[in-house]
Amino acid sequence: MPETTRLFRVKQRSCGANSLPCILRSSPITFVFLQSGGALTQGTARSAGARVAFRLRARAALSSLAQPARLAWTCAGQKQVQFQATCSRVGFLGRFPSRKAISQAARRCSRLRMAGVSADGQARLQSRRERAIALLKRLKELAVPFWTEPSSRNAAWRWTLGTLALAFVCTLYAVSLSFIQRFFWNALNAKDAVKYQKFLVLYVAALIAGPPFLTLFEWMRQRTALVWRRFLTERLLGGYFHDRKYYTINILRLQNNETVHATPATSAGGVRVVQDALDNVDQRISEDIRAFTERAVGFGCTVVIALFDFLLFSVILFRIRAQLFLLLVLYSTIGTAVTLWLGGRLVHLNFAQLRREADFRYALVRVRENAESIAFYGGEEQEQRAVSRRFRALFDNMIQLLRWQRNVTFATTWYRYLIQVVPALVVSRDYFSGRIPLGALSQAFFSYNHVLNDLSLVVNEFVGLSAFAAAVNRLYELHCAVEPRLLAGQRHERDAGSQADTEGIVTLTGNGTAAGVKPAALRLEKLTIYTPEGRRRLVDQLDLMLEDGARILLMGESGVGKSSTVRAIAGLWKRGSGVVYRRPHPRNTLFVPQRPYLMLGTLRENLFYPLHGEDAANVDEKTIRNVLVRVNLPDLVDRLGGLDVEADFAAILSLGEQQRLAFARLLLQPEPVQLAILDESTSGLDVENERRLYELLREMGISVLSVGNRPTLIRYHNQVIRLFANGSWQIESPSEAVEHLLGSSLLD
Ligand SMILES: Nc1ncnc2c1ncn2[C@@H]1O[C@H](COP(=O)(O)OP(=O)(O)OP(=O)(O)O)[C@@H](O)[C@H]1O
Repeated sequence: MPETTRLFRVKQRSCGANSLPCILRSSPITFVFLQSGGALTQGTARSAGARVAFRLRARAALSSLAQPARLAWTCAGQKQVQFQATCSRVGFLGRFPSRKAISQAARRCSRLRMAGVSADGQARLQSRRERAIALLKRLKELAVPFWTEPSSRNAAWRWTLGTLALAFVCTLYAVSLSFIQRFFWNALNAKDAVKYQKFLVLYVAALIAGPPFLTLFEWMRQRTALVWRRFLTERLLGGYFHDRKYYTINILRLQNNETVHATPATSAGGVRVVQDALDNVDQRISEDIRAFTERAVGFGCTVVIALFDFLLFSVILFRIRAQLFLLLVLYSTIGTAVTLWLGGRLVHLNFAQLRREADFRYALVRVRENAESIAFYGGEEQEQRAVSRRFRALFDNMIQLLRWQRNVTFATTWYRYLIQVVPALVVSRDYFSGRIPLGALSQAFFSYNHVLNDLSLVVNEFVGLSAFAAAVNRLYELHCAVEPRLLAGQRHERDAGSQADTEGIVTLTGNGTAAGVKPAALRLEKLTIYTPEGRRRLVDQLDLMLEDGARILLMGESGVGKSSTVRAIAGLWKRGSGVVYRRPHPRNTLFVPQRPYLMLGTLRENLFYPLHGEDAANVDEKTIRNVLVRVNLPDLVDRLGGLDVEADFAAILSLGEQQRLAFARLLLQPEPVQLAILDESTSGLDVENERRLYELLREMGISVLSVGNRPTLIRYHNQVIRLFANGSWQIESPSEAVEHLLGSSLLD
């Protein structure tokens, strides 16, 4: 059953057999009754015969229930989420859905299907009102901090008030123009040449004086959006890199602060697998924030101007012809309601479009990043198919989007055009009867159009507003994933020296942790590790003590959990229990993965990574060259054209060279490394280079925990811990580990 399936608690008494027929009537649905994490019974009701058979089975299963069961049901394929979402709303009532609720759910499901709404996470079936309220709440949560947080408050108010002041000036300018035009036309009508000249000069002066304000306003609007974008980007980036959220989101696909559905394994860490994992964070940070801030400022200004404009011009229009004003209010209310009704789908479609565009781009980025592997495999056809598939998804959604935009535009264009004849019909009569002069007629037209535009804000901007709403939803998801506890003054484990996690595996680091604990570089106490989603227990109650200067090797079959143990020691994986004591301060501990990370930058920056560029710049070249000689990369600097030349080193260095470079990092850290945790860090090296590097570690007295299965590694370690597939483990001496290897190869 898919992770995303929504589950509902069903009490035996409330799940009467008479509920079943109506579920079964509502088109093919797969539904599952679950108890204690296992499927009790399940079936797909397609044909009438199947429905009857399932009904009987389900009835029998339900009648034997002693405890509450959970019921999940889904429509086939991509319609799944939509229907579940419907169900979740029903489930929210906290009881088994009624006959009416289920048939409503089925109807909504098929309506959505017809509208082409896909399974993208947004397809939550709420009422329009609920959706609108939720959207406003999200908008508020995203927007308000810009004006309230001390770091941005001053700049935010300065730019906002400046923009508003200019918006006001621009509106006043439009009003003045309308009066100048009015007097100008009146003079023309009265054939008063002197007055005409006077107003012509005034008109030209106004036309010269106005545009700089309009330009300044436009500039200020964009500057405000940019300042806001910087604030939001820094804030979300801060959250993204805080507490390794980037890892949690991208690798573990977990979201903190949410609770697990209670299966025995998953309850350990108090976190839940994200139902619809956060996609394309990069796009949300780079693109969605830009779109959000620009549109928000744009709409904000439009609303404020419309408000000023409306106040000023409605007075003018009301004075010329009150009925015209009232007619406009009525017309625009109806127009807005129709547009909202017609355009409801656009928000979902825009949301899906953003996601699919990002998916498509990501597929292309992956091809770029893995060009060599793909070329070796000759996987072009497969890759092209995969990329094209994503493009097709984007294309299909875009077709739906364009279709709905077209429908909305039909309505909005008619709306704008049809109403234009009204002032001609109403006010021209006054003009012909001599009740108003020509200037007043012209001003009535002018004011009429202004008021019409102000009242038609939603109609005119609807297509853009729906895209804006999609950006708000996407950003809000990111905000929720990275923001919790961000500003609570928590410090990163690296800085803290010592920190205990309240849930799952506890990691204690630094000297502060030595109290009451026998001194050792690394100590694991009853460490039990689960995979992130909590389904598999990889390691059970592992005890390990790595004395200062000692070296331990972690061995075991592929997939038993060796790297996962390293992840738990590093504090990346928390699910499970037990304690990890790492005595050296995080600054004196280095983790070296199998494929070292090489940043886009200079060789110097890469050699000192993760140290800051300026600190690295102070180390003289001779020292660096000496270190490179020690790790057997004597000619690297010359070969790459110098220490300060930028390159994509991950693409141009062999795996073995990258691994030696990682060891050079170990020697170049400003704080001496006391504990090195090496995850197959010499797998790309020949035996001689491997020996050389391990000798270096021994000479420097660094405590080492290595992960690897290469027999050559055993001799560099004092002890071997062997992990087994069932989570158990055993300690072996190096000679026992060799015997173990010999034994298994003899058996082969
Ligand atoms: N992010 C993840 N989410 C879920 N399961 C994972 C994740 N990462 C690893 N696993 C699973 O955890 C198990 C242990 O993985 P691990 O990388 O620790 O194995 P290993 O012993 O280091 O294997 P190898 O020697 O092949 O590198 C594997 O079955 C793997 O599929």
